[in-house]
Amino acid sequence: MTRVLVVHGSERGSTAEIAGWIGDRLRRDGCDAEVRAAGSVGDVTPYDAVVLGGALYAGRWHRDARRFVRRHARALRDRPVWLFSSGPLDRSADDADLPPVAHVVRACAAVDAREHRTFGGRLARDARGFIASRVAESAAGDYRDPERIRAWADEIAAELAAMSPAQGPVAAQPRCWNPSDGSRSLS
Ligand SMILES: Cc1cc2nc3c(=O)[nH]c(=O)nc-3n(C[C@H](O)[C@H](O)[C@H](O)COP(=O)(O)O)c2cc1C
Repeated sequence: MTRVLVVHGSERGSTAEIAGWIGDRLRRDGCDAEVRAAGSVGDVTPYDAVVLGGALYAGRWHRDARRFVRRHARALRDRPVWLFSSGPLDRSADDADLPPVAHVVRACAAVDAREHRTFGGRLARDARGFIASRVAESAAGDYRDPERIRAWADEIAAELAAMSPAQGPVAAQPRCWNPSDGSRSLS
């Protein structure tokens, strides 16, 4: 079964929850998905593919996501990688494909990412911290769209299934996809 690491840099938990939704959906789609905090991962080589997400703060990706890319860039280049950002505290991420911020563009290049998505964020009305509480006064809310996020996970699973017969480490374990009849394994 294709082993997928879903990893997140999250300050207040909402990006971690998005990673959990993606992991659940990938498992439903037949992958062996593991969800971890970026800072807790020492080695990505046991995984066939990686999905990495970071919360946006002041126009920057969460530091744990940035560090993860720096530490594992070489291994990440050797496997398919998808990146996401979560942040906008409005519906803008649902209305258009928001481009990655500048250093996420660099991260995309560093790991040769297959794709990047921006999803809406969440901020609690009672968010702690001087600046966060000020932001919350005008922008608190949950702007994540779970169905859009799960649909993206379906796309990732389909891409993994399609590449399984032919390429690299994923090719060695083409169990998301049954080459004889094209069906997807849900086990
Ligand atoms: C102080 C502060 C700064 C933020 N800056 C940005 C930003 O630059 N861009 C953005 O899209 N969202 C920004 N956000 C929204 C967060 O990215 C959003 O709340 C996100 O869901 C937080 O993820 P987390 O719960 O995983 O930490 C900011 C939020 C706070 C509190």
